[in-house]
Amino acid sequence: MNCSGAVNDYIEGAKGVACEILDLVVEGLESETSLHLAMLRINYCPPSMNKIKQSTWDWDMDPCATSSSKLGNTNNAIGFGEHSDPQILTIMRSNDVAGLQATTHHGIWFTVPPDPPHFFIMVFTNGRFRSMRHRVLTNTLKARISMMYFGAPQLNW
Ligand SMILES: O=C(O)CCC(=O)C(=O)O
Ligand SMILES: [Fe+2]
Repeated sequence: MNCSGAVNDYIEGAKGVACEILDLVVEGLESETSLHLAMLRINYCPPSMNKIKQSTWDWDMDPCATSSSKLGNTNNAIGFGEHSDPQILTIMRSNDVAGLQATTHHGIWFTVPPDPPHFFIMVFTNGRFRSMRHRVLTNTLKARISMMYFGAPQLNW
């Protein structure tokens, strides 16, 4: 299969998952909408030799960081700054390089361990579920590659 065929297959699969999740969300909110817009983005976060620590993350104190995910995650440079995704739903898949962190509503950061065969899904709806802030710290040895499928409902929802 060529690259565009593989990407299209991936988009179709992600769309199916996104529609099922969105159906469950709107059922819970007693509202109605469907997936209207979607975007696939591939992020490449190159290894960084930046010596300036841009965050004070202590990988040794991180209960979610495995020994392999700590490898090379020492400089704490920011690869992708803190933000919330604007769409309602994100389906993420990455290679095995750690770096993604999310914060609880109390401002406590935690690492999302990289798990290549699995997907990490974030669902947001204004007000009812609060959108999760997240960021990516760079690795000094390896590039982090992630594939993000963003799904949005109709704008007037
Ligand atoms: O690379 C990641 O794991 C996260 C990237 C991200 O948050 C985004 O593309 O919105
Ligand atoms: Fe994001």
